[in-house]
Amino acid sequence: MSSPVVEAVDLSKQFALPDAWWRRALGRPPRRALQAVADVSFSIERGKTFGLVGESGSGKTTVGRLMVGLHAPSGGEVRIGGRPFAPALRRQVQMVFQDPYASLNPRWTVREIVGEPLREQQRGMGRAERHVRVGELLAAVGLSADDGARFPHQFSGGQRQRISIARALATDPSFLVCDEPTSALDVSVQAQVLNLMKDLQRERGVAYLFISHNLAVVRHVSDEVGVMYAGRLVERSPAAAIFARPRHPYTRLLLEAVPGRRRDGDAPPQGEMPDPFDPPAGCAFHPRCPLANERCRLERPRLLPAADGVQVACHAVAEGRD
Ligand SMILES: Nc1ncnc2c1ncn2[C@@H]1O[C@H](COP(=O)(O)OP(=O)(O)OP(=O)(O)O)[C@@H](O)[C@H]1O
Repeated sequence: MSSPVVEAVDLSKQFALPDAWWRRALGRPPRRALQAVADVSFSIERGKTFGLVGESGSGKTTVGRLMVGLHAPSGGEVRIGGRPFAPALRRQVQMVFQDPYASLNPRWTVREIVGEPLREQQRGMGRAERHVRVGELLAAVGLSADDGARFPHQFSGGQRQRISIARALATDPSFLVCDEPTSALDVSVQAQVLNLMKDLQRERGVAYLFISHNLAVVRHVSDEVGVMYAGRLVERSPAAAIFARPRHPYTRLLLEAVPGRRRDGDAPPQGEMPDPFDPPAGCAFHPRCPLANERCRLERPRLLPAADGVQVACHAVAEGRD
């Protein structure tokens, strides 16, 4: 078995907002820090995709930002190629963001945008060599060399996301975080961009962390899936297994919300994510869970191996009463 390109080891992130912010927002001083991510672990091998799903606010983006060094972890660590993350490894990890409008500088040409990571992170590279490389990158994402002289507003949403992908690949990274990369695009364009990303992965062996609230998209691209709830992984599973047989009650709830999956008579998803400043004791999902009992209200379940390479954090599953 090959060793992982990237690992998250017990990653945690707390955000403490300054007192002044709290007084303005709430008219009172802070309670405690917000736990955005807690004890998240996974690893991704070369050419593989780990899909991260969960509702808004579950901590997906924070995990993505931790993985590329945009946040410093409060606990745990990120390892790249077996080594702790350090600035020297920066060019090996890149990120593609959801909104290709906001993430591209409107005053720069496409050539400048795609070449910028090379200017920043490969300082030894000359101008001519950089131009050649940018031309190759544009071709790789299905754009022409002439497009290099144009500006972002001259492109459609899908083309802009191609530009973002070319920029992310400029330094030949081994790991790419893709945070809802197709969510802002028309449905007709989403599949094209996803297929492009899969082709590029196959050619280059890049490992992807693919973040999305859209399970249909995650299913299409992922080898393994992690489901987040209130900052924690509640299920980790090979992609096929999680869709065939979701184990955690929250995963089942998410799947029932996918159009076409809901059976007649199934109740629509109910309830809300807990207040991140004041999460429930025990299992954070217990207030919404049809299987919750006294133990679930008191004791937080750990992520434990179940059958078929699946890991689940659920007392009901562990006790066989699911
Ligand atoms: N820079 C920050 N400062 C303070 N709190 C933050 C910060 N970034 C995220 N949070 C909080 O951390 C929690 C997790 O947010 P995060 O954006 O990671 O969730 P998400 O699952 O990616 O949601 P979405 O799909 O809406 O982006 C939320 O409660 C959010 O308000």
